[in-house]
Amino acid sequence: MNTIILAGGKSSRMGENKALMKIGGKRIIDRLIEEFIPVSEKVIIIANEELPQIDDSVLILEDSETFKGQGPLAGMLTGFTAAGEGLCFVVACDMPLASNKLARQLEQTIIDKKVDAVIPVADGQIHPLFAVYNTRILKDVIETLKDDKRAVKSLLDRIEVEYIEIGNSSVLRNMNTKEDYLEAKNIIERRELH
Ligand SMILES: Nc1nc2c(ncn2[C@@H]2O[C@H](COP(=O)(O)OP(=O)(O)OP(=O)(O)O)[C@@H](O)[C@H]2O)c(=O)[nH]1
Repeated sequence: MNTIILAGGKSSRMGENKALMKIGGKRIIDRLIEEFIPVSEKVIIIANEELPQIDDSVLILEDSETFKGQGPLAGMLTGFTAAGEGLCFVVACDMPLASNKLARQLEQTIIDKKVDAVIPVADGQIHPLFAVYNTRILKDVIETLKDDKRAVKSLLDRIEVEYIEIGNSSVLRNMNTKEDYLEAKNIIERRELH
C-alpha cells in the first residue's frame, strides 16, 4: 500500500498552513510521515506550497495544473497517478491523531472485499479523507473533476465502496480552526506525557 498525504489546501479557516503546525514540538506533517512510513511502500505528499525539511524518502508533488487547488479530489488524482496500480491509503494533513493501525484494518478489508474503496464511519459521519482506495478508480476521479464536481462524495457515488463502522474514534478527528487544533494538541500532549 502507498500512502498519500493531502496537504494542498488553503487552510483559510486556520489562518496558517495546518501541515506545518506543531504539536508536542513536532510538525503535524512529520508526525504523519513517521506514522505511515512503516506501513507504506511509498509516502507521497500532495502540496501546493513549499514544505521545508521533509524526510528524504518522501515524494512531494503538486496538484496538476488542470485541477490545481480544486480540493482533495485534485490531490487524489495526482497521488493515484504517481502511485500507479494498487492500493492507496489517503489521509488529510489535518488529522494529527491518524493511526496506521486503523489504516491497516482498512487495507485488509479492501483486500478481502475486493471493492474500490473502504471508508470508515464514526458517529454517523463518513471519512473519505482517511480511507483506502484502489487506484483503478483513477478514471472515475478524472470524470468527477471534469464534471466540475469537487466533493469527494461525488466520487463515492460512482464507485463500489465498503463502509466500516468504527464507533466514536478520536483517530479520525480533523482540525479546521484554532479551537480544533488546541483540542487535538491537548489530547496528544496528554497522551505523550504518560
Ligand atoms: N492536494 C490538495 N489537497 C487539498 C486541496 N484542498 C484541500 N486539500 C487537503 O484536503 C484536506 C481537507 O481540506 P479542507 O479542510 O477541506 O480544506 P483546507 O483548504 O485545508 O482548509 P479551508 O481553507 O479552511 O477550507 C486537507 O488535508 C487539505 O490540505 C487541494 O486543492 N489540493
